[in-house]
Amino acid sequence: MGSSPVVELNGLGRRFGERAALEGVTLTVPAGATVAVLGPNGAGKSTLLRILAGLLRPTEGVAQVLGSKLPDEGWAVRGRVGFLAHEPMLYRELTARENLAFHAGLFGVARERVDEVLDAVGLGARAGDRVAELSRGMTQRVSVARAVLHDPEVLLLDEPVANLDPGAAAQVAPLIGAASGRTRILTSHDPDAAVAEADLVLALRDGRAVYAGAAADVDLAGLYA
Ligand SMILES: Nc1ncnc2c1ncn2[C@@H]1O[C@H](COP(=O)(O)OP(=O)(O)OP(=O)(O)O)[C@@H](O)[C@H]1O
Repeated sequence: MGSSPVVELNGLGRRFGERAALEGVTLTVPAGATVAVLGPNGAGKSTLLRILAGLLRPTEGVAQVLGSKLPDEGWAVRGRVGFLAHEPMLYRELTARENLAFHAGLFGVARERVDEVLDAVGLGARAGDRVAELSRGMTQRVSVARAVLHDPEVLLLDEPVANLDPGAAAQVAPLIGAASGRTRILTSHDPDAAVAEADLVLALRDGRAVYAGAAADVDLAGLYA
């Protein structure tokens, strides 16, 4: 892989009918970098992550992850990307362990890894509970476990610490934090905290990038006004 970029966006856009949810976004993300995607409600953050996860087709421009063009070549990188979505993407009637076992099967991951990851997010004791019976923070922990189950190189994190208490946030940090060594694209509604842990910032407003560059130089004044 060398020093080739992990994520490359070039003039990326997505329309829903007349509405441009994302327009003309260009960004290059090197291996190991953290990108904070910021912007007010409806700015296009989740749309971008869903495109990068291969779940949504761009209507203009190019999105490449690990050298594969999305979504057409997404099959080649699916096992190398982890997605922590805004919605849990879990089967509520299955237990935490059953949910992860299902994904382990999809990704060709050893079954032992399921309990290892549930322990790592502090849910070992509740692994046999149905997701429907878990609190929101516990459900978020299962989602974190699911996102890192296959030890992905790239993490797409939509508000990763939403619903997590400070202890839980600290507990999942080795898995999804900067120390995980993974290339991370994260959204947040806590801009100061996100900028502090980011190398790059992509600030969106009405689907357009109003800033795309070094986190150290970002000025968020007016972004949420
Ligand atoms: N499936 C869809 N159909 C129609 N419009 C959509 C769809 N998904 C998103 N949009 C629109 O695209 C725009 C961007 O939405 P998106 O969810 O990406 O914003 P966001 O920045 O993640 O917002 P939030 O901070 O509220 O989560 C919004 O105007 C939204 O209504």
